[in-house]
Amino acid sequence: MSLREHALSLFRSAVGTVRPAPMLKRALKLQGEECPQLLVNSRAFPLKRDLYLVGFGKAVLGMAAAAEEILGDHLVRGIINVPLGIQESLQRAGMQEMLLKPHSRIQVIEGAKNNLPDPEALRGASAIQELAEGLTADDLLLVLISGGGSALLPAPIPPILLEEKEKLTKMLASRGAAIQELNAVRKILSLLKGGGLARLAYPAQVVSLILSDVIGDPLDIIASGPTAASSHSIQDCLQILAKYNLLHGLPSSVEAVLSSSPPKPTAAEDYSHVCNVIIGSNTLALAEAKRHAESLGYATLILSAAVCGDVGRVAVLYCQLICLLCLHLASLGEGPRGSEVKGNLLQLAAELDIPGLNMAEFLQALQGMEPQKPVCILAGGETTVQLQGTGKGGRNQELALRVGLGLHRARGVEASSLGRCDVIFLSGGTDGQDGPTDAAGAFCSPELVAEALREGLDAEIFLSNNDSYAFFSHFQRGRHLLVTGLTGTNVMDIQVILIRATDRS
Ligand SMILES: Nc1ncnc2c1ncn2[C@@H]1O[C@H](COP(=O)(O)OP(=O)(O)OP(=O)(O)O)[C@@H](O)[C@H]1O
Ligand SMILES: O=C(O)[C@H](O)CO
Repeated sequence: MSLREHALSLFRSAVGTVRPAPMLKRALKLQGEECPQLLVNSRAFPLKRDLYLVGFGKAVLGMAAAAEEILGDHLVRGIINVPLGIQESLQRAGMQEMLLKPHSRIQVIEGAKNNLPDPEALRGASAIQELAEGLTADDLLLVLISGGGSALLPAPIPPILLEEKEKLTKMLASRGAAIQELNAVRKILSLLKGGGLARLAYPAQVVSLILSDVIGDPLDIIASGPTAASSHSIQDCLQILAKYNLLHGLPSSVEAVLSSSPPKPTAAEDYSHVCNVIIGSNTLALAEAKRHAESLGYATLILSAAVCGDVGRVAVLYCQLICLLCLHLASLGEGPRGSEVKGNLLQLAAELDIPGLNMAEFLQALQGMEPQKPVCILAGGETTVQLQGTGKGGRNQELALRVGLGLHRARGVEASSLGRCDVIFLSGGTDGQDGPTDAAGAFCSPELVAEALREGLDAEIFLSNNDSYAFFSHFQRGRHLLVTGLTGTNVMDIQVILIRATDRS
């Protein structure tokens, strides 16, 4: 198998492990006939009670189908809110296993066109609210949550209107608010977000199974934490609105809610009837890819599952890392050039401030790797692209092209090391869709940009117009695009770097 085939296989194994069916089967089990119990990550919940299910998010249809299969007749009733058109898309893609069976006890409501709350999503949220409010101490509510859940569970606190809340969220997003900031505001203005759903379901036992699409897997931010204690106060919300210059000119309904909200969020003790479990995440996906890479014979390290920041700076980080790995394989890592590159990496890591990444420790681990083995570095997260052009692309294709360009430029300086290695870099969105394109991401190598130039394609020109998809589609007829189709899951993006020494020395 070529490096490229290996990279593709690693990406597929990472995504495969966080697909709804395997994920649910790992997390949720039924045990016992006489006194049945629901086992959630080994915690037991007796099923003397009636079992209900609600869910909201882009991956929830497949999660619900898998859950219903496990729960069988124990499930009394369910309601899920999923993106508009998802049933038809999955049907067309031949992904029957992600659809509910014809006589399912789970009602499906589709809404939130273009990932924005709309009257359909509001209708679904009201149905979920009604179900939760009607539960008793004898009931158990299973909640399925995935990314996109915020738009699919809109329940503005009266007198705020849906349009008013949508406009505010849109303005925050267009002014560059991060998902943590956006959802901190959403929580304060919503009945169901920020733990609201769990509070309404009390005294029923609530068990939430969560697929994380946020860096660091924060329970109270993913889908705006409808079953988690919120760590945000009204003061945080006001500060965020002030930061984005939105404090003045708020609709009077929003002002009314802000001024009547309790200053502090509900205390964590009030969620003792809730069990929140992350069942899928970028970290889990990377761990599976690592196992697979090791079985293929690679010395493997995970850089981080929280790589974030400007796509251009992240590309520089990956280029420097690849250069260092090539120096290592050429036994030049401890020389003056190696020290220089390590210094650059430490500086870049400090600048990007990637949560939880200790670059010094990572470099130490890298130094300890056997130089005879091919190397695999895995990473994940979500970069930011500041759109400047009018082209078509996505974060992953832009990142791959930028890494390709960086390696092309480095080839002159690093000929003695880069020239002696085969290198492949892959970046892909785990949902199978990178931006508004039909690709999940792209591959690149140090040779890519020079080869494209020979075909008359200048990567720099495409990048200046954020046109990475056009570049990859034209170059060698799309050979370097990563095309997987919709995967039915989403744990952000994944990067794979594979390097092995060649015999060209
Ligand atoms: N032409 C482009 N070039 C590069 N990136 C782009 C381009 N157009 C859109 N994007 C990026 O694509 C992202 C939106 O695409 P996408 O729907 O894959 O991500 P998302 O909104 O984070 O959803 P999800 O989390 O489900 O993947 C935005 O981050 C945006 O900056
Ligand atoms: O729904 C949301 O809020 C985002 O996808 C983050 O989870």
